[in-house]
Amino acid sequence: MKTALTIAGSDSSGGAGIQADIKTMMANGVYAMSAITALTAQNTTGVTAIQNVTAEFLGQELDCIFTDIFPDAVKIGMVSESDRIHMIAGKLRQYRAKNIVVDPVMVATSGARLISEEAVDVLKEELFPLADLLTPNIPETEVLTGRKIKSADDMIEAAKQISEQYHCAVLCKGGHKLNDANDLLYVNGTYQWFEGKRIDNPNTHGTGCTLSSAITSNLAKGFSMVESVNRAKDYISGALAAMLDLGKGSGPMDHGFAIKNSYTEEA
Ligand SMILES: Nc1ncnc2c1ncn2[C@@H]1O[C@H](COP(=O)(O)OP(=O)(O)OP(=O)(O)O)[C@@H](O)[C@H]1O
Ligand SMILES: Cc1ncc(COP(=O)(O)O)c(N)n1
Repeated sequence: MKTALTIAGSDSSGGAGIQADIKTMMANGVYAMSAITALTAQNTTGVTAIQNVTAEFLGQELDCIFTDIFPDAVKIGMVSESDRIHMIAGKLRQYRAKNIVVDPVMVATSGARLISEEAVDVLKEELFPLADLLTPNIPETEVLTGRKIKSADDMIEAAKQISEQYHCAVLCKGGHKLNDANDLLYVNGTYQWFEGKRIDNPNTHGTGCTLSSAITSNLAKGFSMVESVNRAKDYISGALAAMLDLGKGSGPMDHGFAIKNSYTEEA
């Protein structure tokens, strides 16, 4: 069985972060492991508290994982503070981790800031150069390039700029703002659109985490970057279209929509 690691924050409500990542990886057929960067007290209406693990402890989690079950692909999500980012980058280099997907999580759908301002610079300097793929949404793309994104052409230009700067593929996600749910992949000097019909579902908590974990799972299984994004887009569209409706705010998706068997039957 292929294996994948998520390095991210825990979401107590189970819709985003580590919990979304593990559900997605399992649903996409890989063995999931986790190195938790922080605990968040969070639900569908917002984040009330964040408790970071120490950089030292995060390092110990990563040592345990890499010296035993080596991951075929790694996804990095929420990391709030600079010293934890240094630790992750050092371990990824030390163990020569492969198939690295970085989701530059900055602000939750609910509006809570999930990274300190100075840590954004460390993310750019330390983690981005190790990434095979970066998956910013539109507001994150604006922060990373210093450009306003108002059109599809702006997305192409911005993704190209980020890709050339960090020598990696870039998936600029249009889900939140522009047009339909069309995402742009810039890879090896060319771009490709992944078109998705906007699904009329207000429950989008954890969409970014889920998409990046699905891509990571597909990379672990040996699919190309383009095919990995294609399959992940299909998966997230299915998870949104399942129209799960839980919680008082922007609720989670049904990560298990494709898994139906005797164990999933209700009484
Ligand atoms: N209403 C929707 N219908 C269909 N696809 C959507 C919808 N909303 C988001 N998506 C898709 O979900 C994926 C994640 O995109 P999104 O822009 O929501 O990421 P994000 O902002 O990082 O997510 P998060 O909410 O976790 O911060 C993309 O493929 C996007 O196109
Ligand atoms: C621990 C954690 N990581 C990431 C997100 C972003 O996901 P979203 O923007 O969908 O809330 C989150 N809310 N919580």
